[in-house]
Amino acid sequence: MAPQIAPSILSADFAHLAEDVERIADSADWVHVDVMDNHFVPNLTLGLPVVQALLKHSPLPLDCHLMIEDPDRWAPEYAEAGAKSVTIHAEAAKAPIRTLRAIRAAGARAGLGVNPATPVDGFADLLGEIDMLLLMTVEPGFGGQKFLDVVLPKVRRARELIKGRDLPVWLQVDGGVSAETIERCAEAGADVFVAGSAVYGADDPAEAVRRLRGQAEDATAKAGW
Ligand SMILES: O=C(CO)[C@@H](O)[C@H](O)COP(=O)(O)O
Repeated sequence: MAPQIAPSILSADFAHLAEDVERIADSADWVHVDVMDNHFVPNLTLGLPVVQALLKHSPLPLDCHLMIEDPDRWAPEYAEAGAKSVTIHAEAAKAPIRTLRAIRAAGARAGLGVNPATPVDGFADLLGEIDMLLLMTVEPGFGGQKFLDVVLPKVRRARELIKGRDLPVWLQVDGGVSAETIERCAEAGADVFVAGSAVYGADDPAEAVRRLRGQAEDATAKAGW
């Protein structure tokens, strides 16, 4: 799949979310929405009411990343509200298969997220249940952190697992993705790139997205995935 860019609105202006989404509407593929509950991660951001409000204004589909303690309870509601992709964390879900199926049944793509220290091999049997695997490349909770190179072998391993089973599962990297790191992620096999500070910290967010996409395309072509 051609690389896709999903700017994270965690680095946008929360008082002007609709305008900040509009700024990347012509260059990005998704709007990545970080839902944090101050339990699964030590930060509190936004929830379903804000997502419902944003859905009315966003020209791009919403990619909701639930960093919450009880995704089984909430994930289907995000899908039913109209989010086109909903990711739950493997470390938090108590009934991941039921929840992933409920997300799909509500018409959204189902994502499974894993933290930097969580191995992916244990989830190989779940690949048929998901549309996207999200690999955190920082410890979840905050934007603007330094990319963890230590996760790159896992990105490659995940791509090999997906390729080996010939499944149409997207591989998303999230955290510290920037002009300095995106090529390494693409070379390792990632094809969906979340970038917060690298997009919204730039003077021209749309141009930042275009540059990231160009870098990812070149690196993907070189790697031959
Ligand atoms: O989920 C998270 C953080 O937990 C990410 O989506 C960050 O919001 C990405 O921000 P940058 O690392 O790109 O600044």
